[in-house]
Amino acid sequence: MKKSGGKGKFYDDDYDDGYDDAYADEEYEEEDWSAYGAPGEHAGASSTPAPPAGASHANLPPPSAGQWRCPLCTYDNLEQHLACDMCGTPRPAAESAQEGASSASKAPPLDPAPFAFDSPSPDDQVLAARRRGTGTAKKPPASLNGKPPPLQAVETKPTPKPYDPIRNRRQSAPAVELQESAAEGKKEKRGAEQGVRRLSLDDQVSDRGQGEPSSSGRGETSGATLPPGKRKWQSLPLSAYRPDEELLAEIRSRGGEKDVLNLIIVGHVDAGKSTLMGRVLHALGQVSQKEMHKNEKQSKEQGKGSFAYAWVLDEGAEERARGVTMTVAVAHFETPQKRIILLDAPGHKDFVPNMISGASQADATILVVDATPGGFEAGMEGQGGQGGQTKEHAQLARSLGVEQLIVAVNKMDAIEYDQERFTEIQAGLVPFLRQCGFKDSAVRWLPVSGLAGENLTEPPEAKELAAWYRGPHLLAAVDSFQAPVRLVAKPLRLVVAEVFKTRTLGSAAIGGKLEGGVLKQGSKVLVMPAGEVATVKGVERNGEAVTGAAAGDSVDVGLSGIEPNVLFAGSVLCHPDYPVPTATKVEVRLLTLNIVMPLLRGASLVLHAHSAKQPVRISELVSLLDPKSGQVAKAKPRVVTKNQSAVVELVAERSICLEAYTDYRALGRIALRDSGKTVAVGIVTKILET
Ligand SMILES: Nc1nc2c(ncn2[C@@H]2O[C@H](COP(=O)(O)OP(=O)(O)OP(=O)(O)O)[C@@H](O)[C@H]2O)c(=O)[nH]1
Repeated sequence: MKKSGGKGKFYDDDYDDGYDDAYADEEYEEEDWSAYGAPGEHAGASSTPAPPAGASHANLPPPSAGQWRCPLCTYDNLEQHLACDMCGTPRPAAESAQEGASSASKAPPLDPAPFAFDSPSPDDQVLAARRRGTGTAKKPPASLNGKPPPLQAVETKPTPKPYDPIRNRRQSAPAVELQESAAEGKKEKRGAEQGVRRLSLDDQVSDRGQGEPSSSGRGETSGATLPPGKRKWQSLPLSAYRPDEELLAEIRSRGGEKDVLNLIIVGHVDAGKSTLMGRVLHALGQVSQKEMHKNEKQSKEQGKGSFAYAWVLDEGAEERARGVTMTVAVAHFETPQKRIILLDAPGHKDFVPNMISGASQADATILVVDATPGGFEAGMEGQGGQGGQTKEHAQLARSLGVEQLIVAVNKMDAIEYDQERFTEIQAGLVPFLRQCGFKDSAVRWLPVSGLAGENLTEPPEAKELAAWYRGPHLLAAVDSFQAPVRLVAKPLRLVVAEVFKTRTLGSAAIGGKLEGGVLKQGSKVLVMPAGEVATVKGVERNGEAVTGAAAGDSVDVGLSGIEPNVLFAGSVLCHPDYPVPTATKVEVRLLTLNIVMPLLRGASLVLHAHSAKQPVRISELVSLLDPKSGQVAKAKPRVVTKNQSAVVELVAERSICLEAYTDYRALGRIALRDSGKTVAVGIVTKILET
């Protein structure tokens, strides 16, 4: 059966298909968590200027104790060092162990002294040093001709029939910022509290509908460029697009079919997300008794009996051993009026990039908060007051386009369904959700217990809860979510979330969500940024073959006429006459979060957009905006500090599939991260270079 697997593992242990399940690609190689040591293990390095050409962590000598400057990236700041493109990449366990010798205790304090910005800042100096050392920057393998690194197709086993909806697919986000945990202890000292004013960018863009003529720079004939030597794809004006009426009619004739809703479960680590949804799936009959017994037995054997329901979704061996969700699990269930595609996101801060990839596909969110004493507070404040993932996830979900929210106040059984605590949590979170841009009317509050199965698919049975709660149960609340308007009449955009092979779909199969247009068997599609045309060999929805799919659908697609190694998470399948821009330079409108270090021109960040992730540099600070009016408050600012609205230009190391927000919202929303923290969220206003 098709099954999620954590690290490079897609199927159940007891199903031997004989396939090799390892990723082969270096950049996207699945990581071994155990290879990363305790906080501070990266600390220490020799004072080295620019690193030698071809240097990498693999061939550098271990840093000597007591000194502090990475010889590879030249950062003297542990967080930046850990998060940079070169050093932030996974390293072999042996190397990590070697460096472990210079322990956290030897690292200098990370608290930066206040900086007056009257001379080149430490960031400026480091960036300048970095620029001098560009010869060592991580490059794509030579064999790729400068193309983005592909995700090697993963051997998988044939899709089972009939499809078991709970045989979830694990979405394989490109990389996980595991190194963040190593810096955790130090970050706490900064005392940086996550928080923003108002994160809704919708208010600041024009009221123009998506796809209406825009000054986005996507332009009437802007087209999309490809790596050197490749054909340049020109786009016809989006307004000229006429959908395939026959296919549209067929899709509309699905008639009685339920609306599809992509639903992501987010929240702070251990809030009980997997348990909650495992319990819902079990109650809906999506998990067999046999499997539940197996989970109960095995979780008890491992001393983790309380995780039996969570194991319905947390199927990877490492996830189970650690009791932590690491990747996004996908499951399906139905409510009376909806077909739900459930995305269970990891809560641990190390896996926020995976959460972003899932949230970018979501139409609605369940934010799970832990009602127990200290549990809710941890999700709000995080360790050392840096801000927990309750806040970060809510911010990200909203900034990635999610408008409808259920706040599931979980573990109510542990506090005897105390209404006062429920109200206290509500009062604590409402102001923040408003700041994020959630409208009160779009937020529902439910007291639940995943473990006890209270208020999930039936009205509460617990007397203490039934005594005061009058609202809907979780399933009814999910059923009442509005299905968003789908861009079926626009050119195709299918964002690739994962690449695999199956017997039915062949060796170049992808899973992803249609953000625009329609797709059918036999369609020619352009795969970007590879710039190669392929033919749709087959389409499967929920594991069943279908003739076509439309915007909003999450599907698996088999492609012919293309090598699987040009496909990767973040690729986009599009209409050959209307290619998605493959941008190398964009203008974005940002809202910074409660950052400690201001954003400077030249700063290196990691851009997340849909399922893509790409190192970028701020090439220009264009203007600061008045947060209320959106008008320019200051042109060419020197810095952008916390909680500011700004227009900046970003240059990407490699081309990335992006759209102006006004054209395709799902491809025009971004998050910027640095040192393992989200520093800004924003929208693409112009594609400047392709
Ligand atoms: N008392 C009580 N404990 C719960 C409840 N839900 C979950 N737990 C416990 O909380 C712990 C974490 O549960 P998970 O479901 O793995 O939490 P999670 O949010 O999915 O964790 P990550 O995905 O790793 O962030 C487990 O020990 C669960 O048994 C609940 O409703 N009541």
